[in-house]
Amino acid sequence: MLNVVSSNTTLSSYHFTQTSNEIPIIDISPLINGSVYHNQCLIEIEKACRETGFFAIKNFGVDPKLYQQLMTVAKTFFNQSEKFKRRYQIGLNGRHCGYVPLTENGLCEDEANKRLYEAFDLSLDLPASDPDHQRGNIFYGPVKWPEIKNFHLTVKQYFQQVRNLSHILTTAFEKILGMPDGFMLSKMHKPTSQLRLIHYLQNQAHLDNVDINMGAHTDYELFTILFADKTGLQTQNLNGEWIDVPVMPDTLTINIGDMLEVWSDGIFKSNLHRVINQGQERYSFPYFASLDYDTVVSPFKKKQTEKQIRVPRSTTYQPIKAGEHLLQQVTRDFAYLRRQFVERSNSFLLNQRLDINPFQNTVTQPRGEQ
Ligand SMILES: O=C(O)CCC(=O)C(=O)O
Ligand SMILES: [Fe+2]
Repeated sequence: MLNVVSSNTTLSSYHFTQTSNEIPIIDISPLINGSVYHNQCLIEIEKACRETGFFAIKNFGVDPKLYQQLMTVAKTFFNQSEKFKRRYQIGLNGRHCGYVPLTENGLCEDEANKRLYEAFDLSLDLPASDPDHQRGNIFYGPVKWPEIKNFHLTVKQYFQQVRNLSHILTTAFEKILGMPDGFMLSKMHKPTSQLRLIHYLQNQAHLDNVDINMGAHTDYELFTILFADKTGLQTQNLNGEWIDVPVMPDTLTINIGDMLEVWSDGIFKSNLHRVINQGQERYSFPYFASLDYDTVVSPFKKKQTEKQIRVPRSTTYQPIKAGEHLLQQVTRDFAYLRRQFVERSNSFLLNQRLDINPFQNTVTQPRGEQ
């Protein structure tokens, strides 16, 4: 169990969690400035990870101006013609990066024929000589940046800052799980982390509509750092009921992904979430903090000294390669990747194990195109 802040420490200036519909708002400045409230902050994060797997953070150290700038370049890009956007279509040049068109409708039950979003997906921008790119690994290689003023500069800056933030959170998760310092960070040198710029289109649906726009799914990586400009995202509470994830000024949403659920042996919850269609135009920018492709993830056993709040959904997690799990999930989500498998056009893809899914007992649904 974590050490609690010693009794002679005053907590009067620490901003304790506010509860908002079971998703706490946690001031993480103690993690950034190393203050005496550090342990209290870890306790709050641990509780949220064991319950819904979702929490909001404030005072997280990313330049607030960047969100406005990101919004401006994203809007400018999505306002371009379909012809322009398709010049950057995902899958070109052997990279899982680029424009995900609106017309790629989902097949899954709760999303089929209802999907009203387009996206621009990107990950680490590496030279064409990168050996993993040369081998055909779609998560590595050059990004084809849209010719939109300030797009490259702004997105690159945000990617860097949100990546730094992901390292701070990773260190916190290591401490909570009793791992040696740097245990997970040392497996994040060349991560398959992705940033998505998602644009949900304005449409006729009403604000009280409960139709699904993005189908229910878990995230496939370690954890996700999400900025959204409007509500619409929902997750499940401890009773399995859908609850709204609030959008509040100057906060970001964090949710646990599949790899952190495995590493924590099911103590942390990679929870289902979905986006409902409320008719409003909406932008969201999730950053999926991930690991190096070949990282093998298996439960890190820490002596449990307290009763678990939530019963893990599976008591045995088989070791899983982080990159293969991600590849398996995005292959289910993206039609162009499934076509590549059928056409056998990429030998790298053919050599990956795509048959094992420790999450088969969950209702994971595609989050991309179909
Ligand atoms: O748009 C959102 O709020 C969430 C998006 C999401 O869950 C995802 O892309 O995995
Ligand atoms: Fe998600």
